[in-house]
Amino acid sequence: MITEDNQKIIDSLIEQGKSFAIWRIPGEDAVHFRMQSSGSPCLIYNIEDLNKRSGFVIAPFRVCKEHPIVLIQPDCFSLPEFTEEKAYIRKKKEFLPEEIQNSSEQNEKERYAQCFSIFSQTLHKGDLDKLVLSRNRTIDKKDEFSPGAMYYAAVKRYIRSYIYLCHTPATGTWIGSTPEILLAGHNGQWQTVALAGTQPIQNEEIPQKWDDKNWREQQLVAFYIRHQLASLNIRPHENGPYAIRAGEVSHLKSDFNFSLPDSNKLGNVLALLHPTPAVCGLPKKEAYQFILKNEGYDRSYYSGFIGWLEPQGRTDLYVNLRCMHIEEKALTLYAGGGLLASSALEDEWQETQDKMQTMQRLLK
Ligand SMILES: C=C(O[C@@H]1C=C(C(=O)O)C=C[C@H]1O)C(=O)O
Repeated sequence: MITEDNQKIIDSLIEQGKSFAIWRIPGEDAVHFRMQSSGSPCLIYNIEDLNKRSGFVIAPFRVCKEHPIVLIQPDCFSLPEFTEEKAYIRKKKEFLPEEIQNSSEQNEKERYAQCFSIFSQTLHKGDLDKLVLSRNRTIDKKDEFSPGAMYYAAVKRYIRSYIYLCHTPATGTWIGSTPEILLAGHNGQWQTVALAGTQPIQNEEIPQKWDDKNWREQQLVAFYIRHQLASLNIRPHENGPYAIRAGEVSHLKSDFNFSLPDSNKLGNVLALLHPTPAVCGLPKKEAYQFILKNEGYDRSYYSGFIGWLEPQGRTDLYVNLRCMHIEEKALTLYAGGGLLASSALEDEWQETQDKMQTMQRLLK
């Protein structure tokens, strides 16, 4: 089936409020599609309750009443056929006027600088080793915007990242291009990664020199993963760190491979890993509370995790980064970066700009 028809089908499924996900795994050509056409997706309020569950998971940074973990339990495994009749729904629907708070870059930067200063003070006091500061940006959605077209543009452009688009009534529509595995595996062999440290791609090359701040940021994530896995008596095989490309930025990455004695407890493993210091900080609990109190906005499903969960089959769960929330009239982009006491405001601001471009450049 040609991509253009698929784009229209995806757009029309969103218009119809269906619960579905479409995704592409890095390095693979196959596009996976799953839809739940009967009943509603399951809402879950504890990560551990994902034990023994299968389906497409959309988990927020902070699980709460407004942002539950949503599990799509599919009964449809391929994209429905395109019909003009379905596409027509899009034109017929009337939209209610809605106030969109488009923030100017100047305002965004001022807000970011205020948070940066609060985060930095805490890091300088030595209360915390690392904190991830993030922000969002809301822009107008043009009438001709097609989520389906954007999904295929991301698939084409970002071959090394996990590309997804999902919609449920509980989460709305999300799209993203993330380089970061949270937990993946099959046949008893599992993988997670420590991904941190960021530099722009330079003349199409992955940078070879990384400063101490970037190394340390990544080492803190690797330390945390080793520690969390050790608490489950897991001694992983570790490979890295090495530099990788993700769109127009690059990161330092270590792979952790391990076997799991009981794949019926993936919820417990996920609760132990999420949120890693790649999106939160160290020590974990203190950093998490600090972010909730001081970041000044709701991360919603950004920096949560998304993907296919199947304990007895194949699981591919990714950290929800370089993502965008699609609403009736507005698009909201998200990006963040790890701060240490040595971080500089301008560098960190620019890093969030570069990461946000992953999705934003596809809008042009
Ligand atoms: C937080 C984000 O990315 C994470 C933070 C990184 C960093 O601080 O250098 C690098 C990769 C990701 O683990 C994001 O993309 O929003």
